[in-house]
Amino acid sequence: MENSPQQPNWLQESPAQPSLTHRERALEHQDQLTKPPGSLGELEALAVQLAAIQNSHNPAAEPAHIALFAADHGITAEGVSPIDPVVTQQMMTNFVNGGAAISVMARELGCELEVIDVGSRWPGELPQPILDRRIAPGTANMRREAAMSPEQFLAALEAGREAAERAQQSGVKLFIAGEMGIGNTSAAAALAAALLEAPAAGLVGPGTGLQGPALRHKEEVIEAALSFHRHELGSPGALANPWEAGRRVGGLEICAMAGAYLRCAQLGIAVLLDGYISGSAALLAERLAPGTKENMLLGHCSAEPGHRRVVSALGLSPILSLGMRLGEGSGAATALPLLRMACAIHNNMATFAQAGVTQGDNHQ
Ligand SMILES: Cc1cc2ncn([C@H]3O[C@H](COP(=O)(O)O)[C@@H](O)[C@H]3O)c2cc1C
Ligand SMILES: O=C(O)c1cccnc1
Repeated sequence: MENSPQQPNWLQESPAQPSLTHRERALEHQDQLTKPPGSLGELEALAVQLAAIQNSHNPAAEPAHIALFAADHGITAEGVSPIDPVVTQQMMTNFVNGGAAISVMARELGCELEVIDVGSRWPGELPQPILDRRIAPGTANMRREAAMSPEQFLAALEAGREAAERAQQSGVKLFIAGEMGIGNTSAAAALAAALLEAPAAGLVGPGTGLQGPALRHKEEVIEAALSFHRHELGSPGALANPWEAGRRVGGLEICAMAGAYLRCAQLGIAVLLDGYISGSAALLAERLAPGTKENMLLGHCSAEPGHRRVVSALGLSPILSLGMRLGEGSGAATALPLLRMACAIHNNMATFAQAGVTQGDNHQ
């Protein structure tokens, strides 16, 4: 980073790698359970993957924790979202009052939902129980300047680290990050385009619902923002550097999510990814600390078209594909019951020996 502040030590720690031993043992265990081998398909694979990530014989998707990061985006000044940015603040209230989709889902799942403001334009004191980690009243307009200073970028990563550590302290086994921020599909697309060195066209989508000329305008704004930063850096490739991409075209909540993903990977807490914004944050985390992706499962495939590109760059396949495009962590939360089911099966089914059932390959 230009005029970089000192990177804190935690950012230099490597992500923990899934245990090969536990993967092998979990695979062997699955084949001892009273079912034809492989007959529970992806449910088997999910339990095995969690066992490896958690370094455990007993994979667990509970307790799960949802940390929802909120922030505003300077790029909304360019007309990239059909929604008034004040909705970011209004939705924060809705989250804590229990009326938003993710609030209902969290209740249904019996999961804690923590709402963390890392940079909304809320004037004055925040209502309880929103956590106040405000770094700036929204990012700067990335079309004209860097979205964040280097210090703000590090502070956003730090807010994510804190959330991951709070989760660890309360014994969380599975971490979901949600987001709220009008304009954040633009930041997610710009960040993905910068990191993947790809044109904005395939990565910009409708977000909350742009179509036709308005969607083309969004694409042009993001392409112009990318050119501006590449030009400022003096080389087209320099924007693929995650330290530059994150702060120049990212969002405060997106960088906080990346910090949380990174810290979860270091701590061995499994991460369940959500949609496009989450995917873009995951790509940033992976580029900041290669290997972070090994700790991730993907809850769903968003209807936002760029999501597929981002998750295929991470080598992840979705548990669900329901045409959802909300964010907030809603796609991850929807996939959570299946992960719970996968773990319950792995941990509680009888083996052939326990149940006195003849194993297929013993038959002559
Ligand atoms: C009422 C409402 C609730 C939401 N919850 C999540 N989003 C989602 O839409 C926003 C991104 O879309 P864009 O880039 O087009 O502004 C983000 O806040 C995202 O979390 C919402 C959007 C709205 C309008
Ligand atoms: O995929 C997502 O996370 C998404 C898509 C559109 C709007 N907000 C979020």
